[in-house]
Amino acid sequence: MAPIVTVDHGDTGRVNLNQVAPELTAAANAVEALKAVQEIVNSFLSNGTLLGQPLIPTPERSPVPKLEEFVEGDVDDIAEREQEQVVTGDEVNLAENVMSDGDMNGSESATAPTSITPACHRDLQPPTIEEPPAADPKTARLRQLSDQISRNISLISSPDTTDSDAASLRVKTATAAAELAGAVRPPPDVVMNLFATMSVVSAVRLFMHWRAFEAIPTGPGEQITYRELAKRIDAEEGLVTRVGNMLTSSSILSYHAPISSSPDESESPSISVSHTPTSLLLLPRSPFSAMFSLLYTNIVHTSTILPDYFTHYGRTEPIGPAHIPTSYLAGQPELDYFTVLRRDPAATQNFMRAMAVSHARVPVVGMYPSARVAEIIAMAERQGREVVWVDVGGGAGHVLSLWRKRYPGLGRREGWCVVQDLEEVVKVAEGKAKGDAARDGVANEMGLEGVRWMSMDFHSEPPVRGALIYYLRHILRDYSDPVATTILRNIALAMAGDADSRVLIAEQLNPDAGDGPLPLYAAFKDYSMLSVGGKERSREQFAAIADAAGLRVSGLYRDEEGGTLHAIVELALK
Ligand SMILES: C[S@@+](CC[C@H](N)C(=O)[O-])C[C@H]1O[C@@H](n2cnc3c(N)ncnc32)[C@H](O)[C@@H]1O
Repeated sequence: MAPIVTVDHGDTGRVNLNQVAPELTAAANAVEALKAVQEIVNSFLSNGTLLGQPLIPTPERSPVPKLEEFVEGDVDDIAEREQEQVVTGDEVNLAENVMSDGDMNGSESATAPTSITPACHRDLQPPTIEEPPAADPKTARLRQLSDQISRNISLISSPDTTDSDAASLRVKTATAAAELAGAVRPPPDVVMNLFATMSVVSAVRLFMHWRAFEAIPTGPGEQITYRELAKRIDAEEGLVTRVGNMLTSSSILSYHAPISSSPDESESPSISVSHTPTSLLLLPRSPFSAMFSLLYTNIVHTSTILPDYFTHYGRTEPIGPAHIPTSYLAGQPELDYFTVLRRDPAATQNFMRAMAVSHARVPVVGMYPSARVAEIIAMAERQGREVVWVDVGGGAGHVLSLWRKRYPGLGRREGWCVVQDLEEVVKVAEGKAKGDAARDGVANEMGLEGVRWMSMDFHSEPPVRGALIYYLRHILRDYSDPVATTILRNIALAMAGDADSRVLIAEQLNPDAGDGPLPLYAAFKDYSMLSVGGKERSREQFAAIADAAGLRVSGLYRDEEGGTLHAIVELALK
């Protein structure tokens, strides 16, 4: 599939990853894929069946003929004629119907007469025009998804759609297409897809390890033959071609047909490949390549010890912080995730780079109502508060900076905003913020002037007392229920007796138990947290840990605009 987003490589010919706009390129590619899905779906809707039912009943196919209604021949004849239809492609492909039946063997639909009327029968009966029967819920859902995808694709390409609306529409379209593809894909294909996905992951891993992505030129229109690529990474051409095939077939790299390179044709022609917007995201400096390495360890590598881990500890959710799958994998089960990580400087650096992916893809401000923030600032002023907003586990203050830029009133008084984190993190962050401010005013650019930096360990002590907001972004998801409850209990201690004080938890919000299956992306995020002893939670699950910590859910603010599962869960004292 040709990339539909062009990348400006700049004068130096080096890729500027900031210009690659990760979500846009990925989403744009998804839209291309969706167009293909759309065609398949349209053809299913007009020709095919699902679960033995025609998706769009036509006068020719409905009503379903009874066996005894056939005027000529016996069942074998009919079966033979149906077979002929498959072979000749006569109007309806029965093989397709068998595959879409939800039955791995397809045995029932292969032998029993289906809703498809043989040609001989159609010839004898004039078509009757009937009202199409009401669609069953599954078919209705497919139509709804298909309509939604068509509508979104038109809107995305409309000149009236803003960039941010288009980005959000792409996310929604990709989610709908994934659900649709999951419902129409024949079961054997679903399983085959798993095999293919495993192989793609393995091939990406090899290309990253061999630094093969870096060896492919990134200039506009530039390609490289597998022969030349093999030379650059000191490998055999045949091997590189086979690994590369996984990447071109999955549209991660672009394929270019071989052309003879030597005039005397002494060398056989070699296939060429070039970068796509997706493969550019796998170059070493990209946060996505860092995230790939991180998840390769946490999901793929860890999966090799998971059976053993659960045999050893029992088949229960890891409690942590220690004795979690990743520390078990590292051979240091008595340590927690971050301690294991800190012992490996390269892995720590990789982790920090990877975090940029979640920062870029997850909304920060916008979900919590501006009127609420204005009310908090006014209340702080009225009540003469010394502390207003505490970012618990706030790292370098990068998230607080976004809030302060959107709501400058939060920085009206010195010390109103506090960042608390582990001592070593605070030292570096505070030093950097103050050093930058003294040197070139960068702290002003980040909007962090007047911020108080305080060290703490949220597992064992409360944050600073007296704040109106205790903000925890991407903290509780790192921990099991008992550990997360302890963190909240410590915060409740700091809020004691303060009816105006609130906790804001900014995280993924899974649908509640009765709301259907988790979207795949949300499920994967939760599953990936299992290896570090953490979890993503639903409203019910947040309410349960809040309750255990002496708090209650006082508000829920979803990412309506972006359409992601992210939300802010607001808690107050019970
Ligand atoms: C996943 S990061 C989230 C950072 C930030 N809130 C964000 O959304 O980008 C977790 C943060 O918690 C901090 N942290 C980890 N253990 C901690 C502890 N015991 N006490 C305080 N902070 C801790 C880490 O240093 C890190 O800054």
